[in-house]
Amino acid sequence: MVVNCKNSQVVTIKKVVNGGYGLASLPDGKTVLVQFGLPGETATIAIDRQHKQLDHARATAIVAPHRGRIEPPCPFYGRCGGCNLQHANYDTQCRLKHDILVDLFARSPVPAISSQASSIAPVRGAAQPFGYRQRIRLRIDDRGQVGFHRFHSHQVVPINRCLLAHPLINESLNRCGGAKPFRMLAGNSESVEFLLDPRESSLCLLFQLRRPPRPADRTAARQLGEGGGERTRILLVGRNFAAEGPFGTPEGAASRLLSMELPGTPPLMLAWEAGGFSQVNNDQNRVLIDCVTSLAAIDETSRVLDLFCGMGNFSLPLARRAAHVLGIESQGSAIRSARLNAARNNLDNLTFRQAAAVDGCRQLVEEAQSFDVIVCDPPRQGMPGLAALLGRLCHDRLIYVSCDPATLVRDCAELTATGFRVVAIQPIDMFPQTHHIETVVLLEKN
Ligand SMILES: C[S@@+](CC[C@H](N)C(=O)[O-])C[C@H]1O[C@@H](n2cnc3c(N)ncnc32)[C@H](O)[C@@H]1O
Repeated sequence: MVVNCKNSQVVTIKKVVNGGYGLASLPDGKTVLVQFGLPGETATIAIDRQHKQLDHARATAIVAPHRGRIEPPCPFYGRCGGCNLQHANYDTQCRLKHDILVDLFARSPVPAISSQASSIAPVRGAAQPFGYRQRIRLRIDDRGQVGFHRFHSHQVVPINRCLLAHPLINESLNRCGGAKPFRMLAGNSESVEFLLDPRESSLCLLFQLRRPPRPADRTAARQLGEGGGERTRILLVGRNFAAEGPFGTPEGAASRLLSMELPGTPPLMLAWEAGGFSQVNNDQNRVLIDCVTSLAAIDETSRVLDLFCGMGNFSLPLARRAAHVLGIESQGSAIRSARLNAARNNLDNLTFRQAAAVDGCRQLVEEAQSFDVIVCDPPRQGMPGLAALLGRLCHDRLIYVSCDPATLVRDCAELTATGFRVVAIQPIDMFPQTHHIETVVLLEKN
């Protein structure tokens, strides 16, 4: 249904699609993606951007609300582009993510994929839908204002706390944010990342400077670190100079490493370099690791390949049960951390190679290597062009960990064309209050 008023239109939201938008039709049949719309709602919308194929709009008033609609708890919600599902209660968010995934699989033109839509497991929700992020990256504008970008814009919406961030990050933002040395560094920076060290409960502030640091920057960094409480480290990084710091660190914390502990006997200690990749949600990361290790179903004879392995988040827990794990990763700092983690945890059945995934897999094919289990955890772009190589390298199970359902569906279709079949699909909510969907898919060789 669509009602045209003078400057606004009333539409009915058919469903929520990837990206968290409500999908509706305008009177001329054109599709409109409505921010903050929920399925079945009748909403007044304001069109923000018009394109050839579809328009983007905001819901400005809800005539008939969805029963899962709530008042968003964050005072910045709607202006700040940090999250986009706070207008739905958490149960509804998990259902929406499940429905989006089902819809994407069902619309695949490949029958082996579309037929799996009905078997997608319910989303494993988070016990803590707020306060879960162990790192946040805040943008800084020319006026030194610190916050997140507005949706589809580079305009900074200043914030003084983020409900998604761990309480220790908000405490630090509160304590340091107004301080003179922070404002001085912010004035020369594009962004500042607040990184929680989960094991030490300490904070690392990583300023991305616009130009190489000057003596005054170093002084400010030192003052900020020393004034930020006993456990605050400051790092200065940028495109055309070597990283400097940590500044202001107390004895014993003068390292660029952050670390976490994973359950086990004895527990695993995993470290990574500030600025390198780490999962943002520490609690749900444990759920993710459990899911991957149980789907891998490995034993002491298994040979495992962990592609896009980062600092060994999956490689080490898998190595505890396998004969051997090979990790491949393109980032040098992650490979350094992965090797350090293997050594610190006394695991000698792990090796790591620094390579782009395609090059690394080509080399393994040339070496005539094969693996019982392959775990792939690529970035959002997925892994186009890898399926044929994986088909040659894997002779039993492949576990695909995806943070983008659209590229996941595309890649699963490629994998089914090279001899795999989809066996299980398990979404895990790593990013409550946002549209992001993490999914673990088990594929087996035919
Ligand atoms: C989503 S992260 C996963 C990391 C790790 N599995 C974890 O759970 O912490 C993706 C990783 O892939 C790496 N990466 C990105 N592009 C790559 C490529 N073309 N080849 C190999 N690794 C790549 C990134 O550096 C990053 O560490």
